[in-house]
Amino acid sequence: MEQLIEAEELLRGQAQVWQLMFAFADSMALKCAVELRIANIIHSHSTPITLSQIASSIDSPSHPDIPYLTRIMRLLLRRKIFTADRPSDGGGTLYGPTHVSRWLVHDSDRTLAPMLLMENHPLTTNPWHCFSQCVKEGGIAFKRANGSEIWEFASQNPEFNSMFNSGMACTARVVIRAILVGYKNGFGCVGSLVDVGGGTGDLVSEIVKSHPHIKGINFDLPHVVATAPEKAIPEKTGKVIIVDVVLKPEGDDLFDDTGLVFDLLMIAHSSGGKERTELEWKKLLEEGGFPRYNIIKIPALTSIIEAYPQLQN
Ligand SMILES: C[S@@+](CC[C@H](N)C(=O)[O-])C[C@H]1O[C@@H](n2cnc3c(N)ncnc32)[C@H](O)[C@@H]1O
Repeated sequence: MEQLIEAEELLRGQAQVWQLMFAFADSMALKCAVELRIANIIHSHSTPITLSQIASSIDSPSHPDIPYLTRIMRLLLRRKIFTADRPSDGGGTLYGPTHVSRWLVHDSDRTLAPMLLMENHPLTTNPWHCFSQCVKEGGIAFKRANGSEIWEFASQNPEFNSMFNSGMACTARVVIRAILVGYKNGFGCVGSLVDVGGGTGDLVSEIVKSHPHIKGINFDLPHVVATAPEKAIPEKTGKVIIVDVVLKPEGDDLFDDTGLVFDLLMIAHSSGGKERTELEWKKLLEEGGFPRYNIIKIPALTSIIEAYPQLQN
């Protein structure tokens, strides 16, 4: 009996390794769907559509390869990205939208399509191949893979810069909704707001739109924005508002798993960046002269951390 259980467990272990080994295949199938704008095509119809309708709407110089498309759609159906209706009259499968595919529609307010294309680009996936070297010898994964650190690389590669900024801007637009819902009262006492590393400024501009009393400043590198004003926090009323992941390595909330992946993303792309547990945030804030903080959960991957400076006597 024990031997049978052991054999069963081993088989499960093997199946899990196969799944993990090819976890990237999900990303690549999604990337294909986003590049072909399949979610746009399906969402532009009021009822589910056939594969040939999808194929005929794909922007391609030649007729799309139907067997390839069928196989890619088959995996996406299994991952529940789209729905499939199989008509009883024996007609072809009809493909419909889901709440997942909504996030893959280009040019929509709620889209992760530009982020997906950015995170799956070889320039951003190559550094992930350098992790073992980084463990053994340290260093910056992005630099090992691409020759320079990410911000320098972006400043010299307009195409990468634009792809990166579009990815960031679409996530900022998603996060801002969660911030405006979950942090309604947090901006009342804020007179001016500086978004440090604010990318193309989408976040601060949305906050200012819904809180017109705030003077908003977007602070980023010259190739991302043209101005770089100074940051100052009034001692009594000022606060730093951090929108970032608070890691819960054992947590089972909706985004806890992705939080850990984001920490590895920091190894892959940043130069020393990391995601932090609450304890690590506390330590960092204390060292930076912000001994008081609140963590506010919002409906997003990130939380809001309000940090207050040490009051001088
Ligand atoms: C991960 S992106 C985040 C963008 C934006 N906050 C968002 O969430 O969409 C980090 C940003 O920090 C900017 N950045 C990096 N180093 C910086 C520096 N020394 N001064 C100002 N901005 C910097 C980058 O150009 C980039 O736009």
